[in-house]
Amino acid sequence: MPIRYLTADAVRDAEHAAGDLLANGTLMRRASHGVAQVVIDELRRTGGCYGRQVGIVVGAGDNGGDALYAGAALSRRGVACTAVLLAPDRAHRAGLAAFGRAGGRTVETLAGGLDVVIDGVVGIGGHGPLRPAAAEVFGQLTAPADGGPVVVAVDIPSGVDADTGQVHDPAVRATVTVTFGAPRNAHLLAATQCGRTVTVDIGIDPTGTDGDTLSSLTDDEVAALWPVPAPADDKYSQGVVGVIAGSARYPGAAILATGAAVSATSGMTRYVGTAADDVVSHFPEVVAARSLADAGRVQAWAVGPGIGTDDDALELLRDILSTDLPVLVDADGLTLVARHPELVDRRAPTLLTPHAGEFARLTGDELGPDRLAAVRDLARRWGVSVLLKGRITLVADPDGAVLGNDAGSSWAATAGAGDVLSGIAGSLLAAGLTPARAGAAAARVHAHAAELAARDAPIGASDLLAAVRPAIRALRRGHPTSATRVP
Ligand SMILES: NC(=O)C1=CN([C@@H]2O[C@H](COP(=O)(O)OP(=O)(O)OC[C@H]3O[C@@H](n4cnc5c(N)ncnc54)[C@H](OP(=O)(O)O)[C@@H]3O)[C@@H](O)[C@H]2O)[C@@H](O)CC1
Ligand SMILES: [K+]
Repeated sequence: MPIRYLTADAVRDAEHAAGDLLANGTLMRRASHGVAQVVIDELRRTGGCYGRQVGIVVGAGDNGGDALYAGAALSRRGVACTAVLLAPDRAHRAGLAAFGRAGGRTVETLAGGLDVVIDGVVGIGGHGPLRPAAAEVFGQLTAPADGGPVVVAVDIPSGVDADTGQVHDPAVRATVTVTFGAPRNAHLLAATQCGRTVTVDIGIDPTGTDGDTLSSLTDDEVAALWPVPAPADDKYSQGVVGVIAGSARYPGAAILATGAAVSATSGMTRYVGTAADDVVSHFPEVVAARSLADAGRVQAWAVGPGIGTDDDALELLRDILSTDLPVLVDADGLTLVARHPELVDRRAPTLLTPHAGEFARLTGDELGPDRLAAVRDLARRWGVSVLLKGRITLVADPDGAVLGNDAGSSWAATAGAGDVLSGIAGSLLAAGLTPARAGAAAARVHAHAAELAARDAPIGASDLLAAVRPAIRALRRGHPTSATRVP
């Protein structure tokens, strides 16, 4: 099953459904136990619990209650816990009493020398940035990388919007975020602000929620989706992709996109364009033609990188989009679509793959902080699938379903990386994957390839291209992380 991310409303619905069946406070007890366990694990990794120092920042709601009960559990393990109450009159009463009974102390401000700080300021009830009192407490902390305390956020790092992932300023930056039942949208959309996310089972059933979904594929799911030749397959039956990219003057995009298509799946890759000679000299297996009339049949097209935006490019794009084949449109192709949106008024699957700037060109508006709503809205209005590039890639279908992918690093932020993504996703479309799955699976392999190529040093798109096949291999063998990260 894909990992499903929930909005705050969906979380509350699931919590109410479970809460009706459970004794008062059961969910909070389970949640706080999960938080305490994560803190204990952090302390044990660095020498044990007894005598260690944990600071807790407590807001006015149940998020603070979770933190206080976690503090009580930690105090019983011999951890010295101090809590700053941001709103003393509104702090969770029973949680505060339990904290005090277990030996926890309330203080005006956090002392230095803490091992862990627990962020219990706000969770799914939060809105806007950290207010001044909380901002002051967190502003005084030394960053973990400089020897400061590990920051464990309860549910959501405070100051991060649970639904949109917008990181307000100021907001807590967590080392670990402990959430309950199912991850919230923010855990994907603001993954870097959340640090490692741990989801604790508290006995709620988040699968009953309906409406627009945000999900991500697991590595195992991407591996299982990846097209590989079956015993009866030949070079045609696996899906032939046609790449239209680059030019004789600028062959780079042609080589990168076509090379990525060759690496991503078996079967056949065709190329159409004036860079045909360059492409074939790099990849002799590509069947290249200079014009569409001379190209053979394909099952999907990937068109756009480096094709220019003149009338010839427009005519070519028009011809491609008037077919009934799946088409991926990228880069210059998107600039043309922005000028002529009617081109994508078609029945066959269409996948647009803009970065933020191209997205703004398509919509006429700058991309705001709510990337999820923006990509969903464009997909819905235009009736196409839209892959919005970035550290967190989002692929929206016209029905509102969105698949996301956290690249885990930003090594792929390099010129030409988008051309590689086009080639991979285009070949997956030709193999019969839906646009959303093709986009999300391509983004995952692209991200793993970037990490594999980089190994902590900068890379160019050629390095990324060379790592596509090893990344697919590692994914299919079930160890993408150990294969792609430096020990
Ligand atoms: N429901 C359940 O079954 C379970 C819930 N659980 C836990 O409860 C959490 C939700 O609790 P919640 O609903 O009490 O809201 P919560 O996030 O604590 O904060 C709301 C308060 O904060 C305030 N506030 C808002 N923005 C702010 C800001 N920027 N900076 C500062 N303050 C701000 C706002 O006050 P006001 O705006 O009125 O001043 C309001 O009073 C959830 O995330 C999970 O941790 C778990 O125990 C599992 C079971
Ligand atoms: K929090």
